[in-house]
Amino acid sequence: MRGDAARGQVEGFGVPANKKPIGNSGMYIAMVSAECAPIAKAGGLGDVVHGLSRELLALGQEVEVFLPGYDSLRHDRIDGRREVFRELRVPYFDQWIECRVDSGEVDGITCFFIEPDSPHRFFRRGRIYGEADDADRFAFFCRAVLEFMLISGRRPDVIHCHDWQTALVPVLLFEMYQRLGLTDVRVCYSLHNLGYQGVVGEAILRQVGLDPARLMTPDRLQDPANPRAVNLMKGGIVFSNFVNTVSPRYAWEIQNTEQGMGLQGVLQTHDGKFGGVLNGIDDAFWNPATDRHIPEPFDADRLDGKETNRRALRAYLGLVQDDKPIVAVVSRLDYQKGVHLLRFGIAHACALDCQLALLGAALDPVVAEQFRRLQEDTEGHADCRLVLAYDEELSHLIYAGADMILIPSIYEPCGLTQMIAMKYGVVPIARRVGGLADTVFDANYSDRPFEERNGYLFDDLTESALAAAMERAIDLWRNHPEYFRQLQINGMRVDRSWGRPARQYLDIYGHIRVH
Ligand SMILES: Nc1ncnc2c1ncn2[C@@H]1O[C@H](COP(=O)(O)OP(=O)(O)O[C@H]2O[C@H](CO)[C@@H](O)[C@H](O)[C@H]2O)[C@@H](O)[C@H]1O
Repeated sequence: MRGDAARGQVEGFGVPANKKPIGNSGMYIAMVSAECAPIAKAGGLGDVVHGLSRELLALGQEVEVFLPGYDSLRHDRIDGRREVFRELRVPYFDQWIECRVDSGEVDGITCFFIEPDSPHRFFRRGRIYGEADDADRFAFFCRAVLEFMLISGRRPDVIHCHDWQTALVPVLLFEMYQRLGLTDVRVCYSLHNLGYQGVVGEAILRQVGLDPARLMTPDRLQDPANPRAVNLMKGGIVFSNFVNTVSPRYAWEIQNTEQGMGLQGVLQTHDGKFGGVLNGIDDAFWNPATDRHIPEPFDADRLDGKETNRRALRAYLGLVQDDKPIVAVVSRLDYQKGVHLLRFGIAHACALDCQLALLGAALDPVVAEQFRRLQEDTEGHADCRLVLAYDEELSHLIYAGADMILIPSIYEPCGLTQMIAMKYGVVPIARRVGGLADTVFDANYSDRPFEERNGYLFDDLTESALAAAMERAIDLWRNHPEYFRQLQINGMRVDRSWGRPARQYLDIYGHIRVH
């Protein structure tokens, strides 16, 4: 059965030519991910897969993105979707599940959508995450992607996997699929969030056809805290050819502090193949000079254009038109983001006579309830509005209209919010952790030259530390508007595009590929 490509292949569906290498040019990269913006996005991971893929394409690489065929995909953003493969038989315990594979273009990127046809309805849940069987769903996806590559003749130079959901790809590749034919394929594995490692029972290994007796050892997939559990992210780290996280500072933190959440030792063992690559943002989508979601374009030389957007934001949210600083929050409402400090920051901004605009969505029911109550309490308030939803379009208007943004994260691998905000002339008030520490430089206390200072930082996870940083920012806005404006311009002028990070990834791919 295996290798019988003709069985399921739909006519006219080909394999990309593996262009021959000149230096690092002309590689074939397969991105395997649970998210890709804008069609399947729950947070920053989706942005990274989309932005990096587009930049790699622009640099002349062959890129294909492999995703689960969720029923919640934004179908309106996929061009030319069509079935390319049917009856892909993917082993599942001692049976198999038949999948269909569709392809389509998303902003010029070729994507493949794997759709299992089984009573489990793995990807027909109306959302990406938050299901009791998430580990089972994504483990199946990992095996299905490799099976599809094998049978459809795809031989990427590098598979680039992301986070715990796709961590079994390198394990399956090196334990099984290299011998079956994916011989020269290498893996780069990116860690976007150590708060979710995929710690589950060992049945997950049997599900995908791996042998627990062989893999449940301290140097392989055994969880460092619970010897009876599998740690999928650890498996991804151990089995990949290169591992990176999404900022240099977070790379240091997870090897050397509690931020490693139990994986410090594994990351130290694999130090020789580990590094940090700071994310970029896609400046075709996050650019105030060309953004079609905002009423008035602006840039660092035309900052006055922000005023129209401030007015539009107030009007949209029903805030009173009053010349007060607008403090924003755009965030997943998750423990990681410092939800207790966010709640304090909302109250404190109002107490300091600012306006407050929050856009946030919570998966956790307890956190969702806390914010729903806060929303109720602030209903009808002239200066405060909480929108508890995921709303991409509104996020653009908030970035365009706000003056400051609160980011009191407990940990932050990179953080795109502060980078997008700064592009739109919003001054971040952020905790000095992870990628926030790599990108935000304090107006008063940084050792950087003034032209590089762009925000406010605090260290302690306390209300008083956040309050002090907010008060410094608001004081500057009120009493020294010309300096505040300079901070905004400093943040806007930095090149945060994917050009540099994409070249760093190309170096990594070039380093690990088989020459
Ligand atoms: N309610 C809402 N409505 C609309 N848009 C919303 C929204 N809530 C959040 N967003 C958007 O989602 C993205 C959030 O990106 P972040 O990088 O800040 O966080 P996230 O924790 O999801 O990502 C993880 O992965 C990324 C990528 O590596 C790391 O930068 C980060 O540190 C890590 O935690 C931004 O584009 C933001 O505008």
